[in-house]
Amino acid sequence: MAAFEEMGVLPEIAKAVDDMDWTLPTDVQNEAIPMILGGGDVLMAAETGSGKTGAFCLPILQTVWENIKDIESGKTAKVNKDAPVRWQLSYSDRDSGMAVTPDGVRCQSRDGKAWQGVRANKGVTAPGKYYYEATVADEGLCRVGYSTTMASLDLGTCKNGFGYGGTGKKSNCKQFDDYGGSFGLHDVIGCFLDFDNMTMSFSKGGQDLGLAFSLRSEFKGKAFFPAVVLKNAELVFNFGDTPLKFPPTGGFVAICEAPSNCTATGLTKASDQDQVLKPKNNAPQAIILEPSRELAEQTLKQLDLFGLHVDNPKIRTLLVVGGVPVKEQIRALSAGVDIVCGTPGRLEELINTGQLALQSCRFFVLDEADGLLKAGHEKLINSIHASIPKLTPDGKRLQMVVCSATLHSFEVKKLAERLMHFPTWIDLKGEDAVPETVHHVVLHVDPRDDDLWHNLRQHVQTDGVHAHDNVRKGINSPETLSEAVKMLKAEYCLKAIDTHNVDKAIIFCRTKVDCDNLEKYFNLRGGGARNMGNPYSCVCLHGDRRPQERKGNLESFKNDEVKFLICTDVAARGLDITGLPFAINVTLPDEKSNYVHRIGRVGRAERMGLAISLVADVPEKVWYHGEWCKSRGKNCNNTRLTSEHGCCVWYNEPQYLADIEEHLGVTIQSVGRDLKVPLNEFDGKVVYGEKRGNTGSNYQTHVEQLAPTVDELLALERETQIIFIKRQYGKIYPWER
Ligand SMILES: Nc1ncnc2c1ncn2[C@@H]1O[C@H](COP(=O)(O)OP(=O)(O)OP(=O)(O)O)[C@@H](O)[C@H]1O
Repeated sequence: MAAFEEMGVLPEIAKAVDDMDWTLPTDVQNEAIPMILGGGDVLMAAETGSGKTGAFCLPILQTVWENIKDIESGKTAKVNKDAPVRWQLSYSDRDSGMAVTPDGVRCQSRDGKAWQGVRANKGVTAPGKYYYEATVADEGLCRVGYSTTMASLDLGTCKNGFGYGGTGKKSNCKQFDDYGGSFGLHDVIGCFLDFDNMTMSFSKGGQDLGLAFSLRSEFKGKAFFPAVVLKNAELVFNFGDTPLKFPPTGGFVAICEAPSNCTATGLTKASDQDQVLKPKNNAPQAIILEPSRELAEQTLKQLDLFGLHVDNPKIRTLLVVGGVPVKEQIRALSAGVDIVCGTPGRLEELINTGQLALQSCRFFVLDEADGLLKAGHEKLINSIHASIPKLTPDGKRLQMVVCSATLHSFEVKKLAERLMHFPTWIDLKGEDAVPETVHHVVLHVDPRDDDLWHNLRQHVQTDGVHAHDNVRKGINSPETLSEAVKMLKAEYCLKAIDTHNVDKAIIFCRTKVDCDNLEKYFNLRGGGARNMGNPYSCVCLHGDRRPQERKGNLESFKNDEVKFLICTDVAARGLDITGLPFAINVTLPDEKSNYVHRIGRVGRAERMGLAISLVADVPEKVWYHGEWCKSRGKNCNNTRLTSEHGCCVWYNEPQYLADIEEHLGVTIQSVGRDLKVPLNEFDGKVVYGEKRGNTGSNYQTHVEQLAPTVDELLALERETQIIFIKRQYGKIYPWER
């Protein structure tokens, strides 16, 4: 049996994996796939290129497919529509963050901030005395009692709701008064409604707690429904269908025994359960949130590849990203979608307009989670999470998967604590790390040492921050040196390409304008963009390029139609370009985790890669357009410093380098201007872009290294045999003496 099948992966998916030539799962897949298939929440903190995408796509695809099959085959509980409607919690009359199990007697909310409420599907009217029980199944905050259908689901906060809370307070109309003492895990709360005396009272563990509320005359003839509101808690109800723990006395009967003329129907219909079990067309079972369009496309492609042989039904996936007409996405949603993979903006739009429903979602994935948080999407993540029921209609818990090569931030840990359910960390290194397959070096750029920039016949167009400065050789002012750094970096970039015969590389610049300028310069030096033999053929990928252009550019780079992809950090994370051998950082990222992601575009799937970072030894003045910049950088020419209400800062690259080194706990090897990567460091036997091979010369040193250990083992074996012979035959041989 193939390795993936041994982990419980469907044969159809294992076949697709086989088609991709994946013979063995990677370490992170080995751990994550069974865990996700088993229903767990997972935080994956493995290195770049270690196969995290497959580690979550594969089990999610499988679970979603199995769930659809279960519904189709009737394995998941179905409602008999002709049966009398029994007492249970409502699927309709509840807050979206409140989950109700298929049997309708257990409810749960994992929202730790907002109260989430639910009412029963039926209520009672006068006359009579009624009783039901609620048992606390998981610690948290709760209030339980009765309300009319006019009441807020936040029980006890309006005039129509009456509750008794775990903190020992009764409440109606937001009036909280001491009552009955606190209660918690495993406590059974009895809820009494007496229409004869128009009163409500409660018991705890069978002990009557006395009168809680006298109902005002306005409630005469009104129907009251069992109701509860929770904050990160779980309760189980017994309306009397099963034996009550503390059967009531004094004329009270279990509420399910109320005669039909005293029974009111709530907002639940008998068909509700059916509707919820079978996801609505626009209610996907999984939502995968990605930080960039390209990454969302890539993940979706991976899902579709895994699903190639999965039929009856085919899993319907949808890409939800901006920059393309929303109509098509809406059409696809109404036709039916099982898994959605998208970026924050468009997802939010579709959720807010009700085009995308969250009620059937059972997987919520945050890929590149730290990147999503840094980009300011925490509010959206929280609101999507709050809107997804935490228990699916068939009783399965919402599963969250959070992953990145750089997950070790305080913000991620806080998010996990808040949103995830006892998550398992799959953290093979325990810290942000660079894979062994990535060789990364620094080339220092110092215009004081290298006067190449003095006499350049052609040079890169710089970003214009020194347009109003007096910069010229001979004046070693900070501005002149900064301008020189910009020129030198473009030259060093070309030199790195020539020295290492680079025929494919991803090149990171700090700004969009830097990308555009470098693209122009590459084409200038390479004989023009249309020159078929251009040794520096390139395309750009950054936020100012139209979505179609971005897509086309990435494709032409992947398909080897051009050699270089010049991009901002929009391409730093996740992009998977098979066998990419080289990466160049024209400028270090100011966000240190992005260094790991940028250089992680090479050295993936066990292939070797080299990343060269150009680091200026002198300060470089650069653009920094904050919120204060009205045009957000477009045609901005405010070259004053931010401290003077401008849009520029002095970039201190040695400091950024020190921060990155401290973060990774390594000193990054420096190379000289000849750009030769030291052989002793990387043993000179790797071919960048290729898998590490065995080397004959190494074999010889290997034998030499092992020889003393082999001798020692030989001596030990000899000794053991002698002891054995002595014991066996009691003889002493000459060689022993
Ligand atoms: N089991 C496997 N066997 C062979 N190749 C694999 C396996 N799993 C993944 N890969 C390949 O490894 C490459 C990297 O995988 P993936 O993009 O999932 O990495 P990642 O961990 O998400 O990286 P990043 O942190 O950069 O996003 C891909 O080309 C993928 O096809």
